Amino acid sequence: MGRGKAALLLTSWKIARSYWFSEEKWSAWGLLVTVITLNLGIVYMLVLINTWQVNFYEVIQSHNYQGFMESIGHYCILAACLVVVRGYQIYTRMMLHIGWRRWMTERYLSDWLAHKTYYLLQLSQEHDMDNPDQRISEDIEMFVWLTLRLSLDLLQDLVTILSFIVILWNLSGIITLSIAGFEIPIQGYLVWVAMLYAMGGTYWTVKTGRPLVKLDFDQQRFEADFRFSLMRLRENAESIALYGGEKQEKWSFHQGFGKIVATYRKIMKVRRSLTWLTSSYTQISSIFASIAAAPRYFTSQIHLGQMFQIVDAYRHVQTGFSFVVDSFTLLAQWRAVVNRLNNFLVSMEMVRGQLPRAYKLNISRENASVYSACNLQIFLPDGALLIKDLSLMIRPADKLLIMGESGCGKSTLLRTFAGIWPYASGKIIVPDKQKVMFVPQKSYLPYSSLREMLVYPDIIKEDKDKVMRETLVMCRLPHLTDKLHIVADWGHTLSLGEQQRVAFARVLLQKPNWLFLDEATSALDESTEQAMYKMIVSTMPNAAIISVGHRNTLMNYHTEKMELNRLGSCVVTTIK
Ligand SMILES: Nc1ncnc2c1ncn2[C@@H]1O[C@H](COP(=O)(O)OP(=O)(O)OP(=O)(O)O)[C@@H](O)[C@H]1O
Repeated sequence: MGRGKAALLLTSWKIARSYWFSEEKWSAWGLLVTVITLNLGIVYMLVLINTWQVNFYEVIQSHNYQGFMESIGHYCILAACLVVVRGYQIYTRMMLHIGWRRWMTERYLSDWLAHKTYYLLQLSQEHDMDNPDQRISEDIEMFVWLTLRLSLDLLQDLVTILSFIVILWNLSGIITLSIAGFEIPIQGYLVWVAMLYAMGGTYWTVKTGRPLVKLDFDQQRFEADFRFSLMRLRENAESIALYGGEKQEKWSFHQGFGKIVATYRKIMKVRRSLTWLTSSYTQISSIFASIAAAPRYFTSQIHLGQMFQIVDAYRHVQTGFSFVVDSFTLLAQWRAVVNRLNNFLVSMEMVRGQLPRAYKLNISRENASVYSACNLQIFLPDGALLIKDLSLMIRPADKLLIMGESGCGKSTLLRTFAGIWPYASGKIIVPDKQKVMFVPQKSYLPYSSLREMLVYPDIIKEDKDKVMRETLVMCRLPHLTDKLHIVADWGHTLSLGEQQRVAFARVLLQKPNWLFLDEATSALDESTEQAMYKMIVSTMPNAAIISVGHRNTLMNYHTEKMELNRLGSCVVTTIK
């Protein structure tokens, strides 16, 4: 085995191993053994049916009505058993499939969400994954399906081929070939002929169908790109409509779909040749087996029943072979899926493990009364220094305004305070058991009911509708009070100013001790901005408020101002 193949097997084992040694290992192994047993049971039933044919044709040939009826009865029992076993086989196999997929999906999801990995992956250009969502929804499904297909089905096919080869060997006897006066005895000639025929067919099928591997792969990629471009139109519908970008969008859809059509045309041609080949092969095989068995039949060494037995055995050997051949094309897909999943796992491990360690930012929750930062150095992902040596102490009820020109790092400073910006070093102490809340310029509004959205990221545990209505009125959103139970895509329906007021309603409902606002009033008029600030100060007098913003009016609601500059340093002054 080449090093590449060994590495592939090792990687796939790395991906699969965790499930087979997980807390669900007993049910997983139990199901696996059941499926293998049922698979072997199916092969056994097929062999029994194959052997049954001998007697069946014999009784027909000898006009034995009684024997004929008994043989039919015998067949009914065998067929019924085969049907039942096949049903249970598919059922248990699907059970194994969904159990494995569920476990892997839950594991990948938790890994992706743990320690804000989803965010770190997006930040890190080096480890940016193209579509983590696709890894979790499609690749895991493909991995499980292909692994089962390439192990369980392959095992069944190989056992089938082997069993029918044994039958053919026993029916072959010894035939003698006369070549140039030499008599050459050949044992098991039916096996050799079947193998040659199956291998010849296989060779031509593989040769003809080989281009399909790359074409199918390309087609999947083009389909995904096309889907993605459609999704982007939906997500940016308003912007595109305002720019009137339909022509450009249509052109790019046309390009994307054009690739799908072109690849499909190539696939059509290969499929046509492949169908010509495989259907000729199938047609020939039904008489080929009879021709191969003819020398023994016409010399009366075997009778009619055995002749049919040989034809049936040939069919199984050929079908088995064609499945084995199919597996080679599936292997390419499997390799791609294994690599993508491994890449995802490795990227998650790298961004989680390496980045924070390299930058050594120490964030601790301590029994302290102040929120403080000590010797904070903040960098960009490329290593450039953004903010240098910042030390800051925020006391309860402080009102601090952070200002500075666009791009100087104000939002990044808040991200660092929140502990989500990994490119930083220094120490941040967060007072223990106190609620900290960060409100960005555009808050996340999940697709949910308004009441669920208002308590996000908490989950509604009690009926707070009355308080929620009052809060909405306080936040100048009276028109939403009767929509608490309506489920909608609020991020698309509410105006930016309304979304910012909803964020304030969240603040009032959740009452944090430390509130960080990043341009959270940028879309509000001055009077509404004033109302929002006054309201939070009056309802949460002990809360510290740290705001980032550009407007001078914000100075009215803060007592201290921190001015960041492009050189990465800052000055704190008192606002009079
Ligand atoms: N994920 C990122 N990858 C690379 N650079 C980034 C990333 N996020 C921010 N930056 C860069 O960091 C710098 C500071 O950005 P930041 O958003 O903190 O600025 P800001 O002061 O809040 O700006 P504004 O006032 O315009 O909101 C910018 O030059 C920005 O391009």
